[in-house]
Amino acid sequence: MFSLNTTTFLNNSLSGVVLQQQRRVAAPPLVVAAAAANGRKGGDQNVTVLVENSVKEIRDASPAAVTPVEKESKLNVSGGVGDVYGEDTATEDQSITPWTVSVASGYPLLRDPHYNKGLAFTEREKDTHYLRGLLPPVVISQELQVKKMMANIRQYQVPLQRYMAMMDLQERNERLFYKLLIDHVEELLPVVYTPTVGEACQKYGSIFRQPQGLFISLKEKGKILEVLKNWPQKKIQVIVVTDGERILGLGDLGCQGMGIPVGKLSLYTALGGIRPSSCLPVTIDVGTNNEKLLNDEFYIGLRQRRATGQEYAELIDEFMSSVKQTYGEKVLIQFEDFANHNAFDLLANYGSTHLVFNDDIQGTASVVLSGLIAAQKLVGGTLARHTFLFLGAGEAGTGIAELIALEMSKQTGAPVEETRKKIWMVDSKGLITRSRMEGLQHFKRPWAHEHEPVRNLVDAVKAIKPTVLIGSSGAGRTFTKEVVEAMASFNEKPIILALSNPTSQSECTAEEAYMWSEGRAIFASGSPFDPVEYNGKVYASGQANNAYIFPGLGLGLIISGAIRVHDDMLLAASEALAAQVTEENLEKGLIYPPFSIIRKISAKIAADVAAKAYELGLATRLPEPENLVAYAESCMYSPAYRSYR
Ligand SMILES: NC(=O)C1=CN([C@@H]2O[C@H](COP(=O)(O)OP(=O)(O)OC[C@H]3O[C@@H](n4cnc5c(N)ncnc54)[C@H](OP(=O)(O)O)[C@@H]3O)[C@@H](O)[C@H]2O)C=CC1
Ligand SMILES: CC(=O)C(=O)O
Ligand SMILES: [Mg+2]
Repeated sequence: MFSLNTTTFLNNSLSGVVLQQQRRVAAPPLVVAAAAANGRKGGDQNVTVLVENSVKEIRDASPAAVTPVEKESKLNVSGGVGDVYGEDTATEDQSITPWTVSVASGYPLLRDPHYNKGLAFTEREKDTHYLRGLLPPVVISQELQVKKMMANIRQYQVPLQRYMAMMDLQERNERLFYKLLIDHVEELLPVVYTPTVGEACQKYGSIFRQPQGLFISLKEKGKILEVLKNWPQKKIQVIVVTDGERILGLGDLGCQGMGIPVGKLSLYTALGGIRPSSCLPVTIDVGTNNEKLLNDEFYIGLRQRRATGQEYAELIDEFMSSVKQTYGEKVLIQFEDFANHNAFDLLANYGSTHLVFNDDIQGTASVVLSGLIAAQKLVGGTLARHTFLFLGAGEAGTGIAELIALEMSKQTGAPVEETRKKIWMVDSKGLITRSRMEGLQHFKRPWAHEHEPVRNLVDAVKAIKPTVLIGSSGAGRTFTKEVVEAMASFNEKPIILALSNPTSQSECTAEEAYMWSEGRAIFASGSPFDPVEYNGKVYASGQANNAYIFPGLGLGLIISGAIRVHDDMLLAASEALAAQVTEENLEKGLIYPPFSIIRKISAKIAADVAAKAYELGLATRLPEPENLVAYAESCMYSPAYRSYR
């Protein structure tokens, strides 16, 4: 289903390199700034400063503010790392150029989230950057700032208050925000991501303070190129875009879906090490069919019903071509939380012309396959011995099903048409069978097998007797006691995945899964659940969420200069993630590794995805680095403060 033609990729790949090189040659040379511009003027003047850090870090600054200095400068670091973020990786690799960075000084510096360090400015920096008197006398470390912020955040009992505190921090001191998120990822992921981001989107209009991404509405039709130019950062490598029509399992939230691209991109940085300034959150606003929002005085989007058909397609098409024109063909565009009547078409329409990836279809598939691969160590045997039943036959469900079928086909040598027969689906009308074929959406058709009609899930479970039950319906509490008990009646260790987000939409809770299966279920969920105690034993459960995959996948695409996403990369990502599950994890019943080591995991995923890109001839960054894991790690953004001198 996701497969694309490799020859086309290769041709595109080659022409991509040529185009990049031509553009580079034609580009005007950058102005060389004097490194010794320190102390030039005071007040709110810009001051050119040398920043002690690696080249890739320094390029974190907006390119407009970055100017090269002589090669022998102290800033010259060895190793082919900075080129990852360079415009033309192939040519810059040989001689990495050091840079100076022009940042504001004085009061504007304290108001610039990219450079602000709050109370961590040193005495020297206070002098050189005209900060004396603007800050209290104390100088504290970033570690102490983290400690203080965590203590503050923990005081909030309401999750949305924690979310807002984190967003405020991101807008005030970006590096501290990422330091917090990276150092306390397991605690803060539920704050900036699911489940809390769901509530944040529902109330986005009321809590809106600052724009955190680009809003492209029907009003911008014909002007999207100019709109992209308004975004302050120019070197974008990853865009997450939504039209807000299927936000988590919460439905159409229109323009307020912006919380999702913002959240996903903060994970790209925190979990995958993509620098923040390379990330662009976008919401395409074509209206909303959500009456509640249309009548909400605080709603921030277009107050009209959704545009569809040609009007919708034209806006998307203008966006896609403007993005390519502005950022080149290697910018990764992640489609997120589109409704399925658009999502599959967007992937099909742009999959062969742009570097696109649908997280809900492909990222979810990859993370679930990974969990199933790991689960084999607990249940024994191979994937092919299983029978799968899904509740929900949309993007997530059919995307996962297709990747499982592909993997089973690879493992057994059987054609994918055969392996699909082991996978069954229930949608809102019941079991998908051949007798329903006529009215079925195209993405459900491969799953219509011969069977008498079955109206509901519990009857389907009893009839099909699956070994794996996957919830991808967006409908909360649909794995009832009867359903889980039925699974446990014919499986020693039933595999039950309740993928729907946020927590309110989860098909069952961890407690229900363990209690109703008498502690025998292998359970994971899309949103996190606390460990559960049952019969004197504590059961932890994993988080089957695409957040394990997309940050590493994106990093792998970027470091290899990939120009297309291929199914084999998703399979490689699944294997890489599954390989990180330890015996210790498995003993606790966990089929995913902890998020606390996510950066290490992302580096491994990135390396394997990049290796696959090279193998498939889809990589444009040449030569291929010898040690891809080390290379991926070296490219990751660090939130540590840089020293301005
Ligand atoms: N954990 C993770 O990483 C991810 C989780 N998800 C979650 O998965 C859920 C679904 O997302 P997605 O696949 O994109 O959504 P879609 O809208 O594409 O699909 C939803 C499917 O569920 C079916 N459905 C809805 N309600 C019921 C019900 N009561 N009984 C049976 N079937 C039902 C729909 O049936 P019909 O077709 O008949 O309308 C449809 O087939 C969301 O909650 C989302 O948050 C998504 C991506 C990643
Ligand atoms: C996790 C995710 O992408 C979703 O629930 O839509
Ligand atoms: Mg999603």
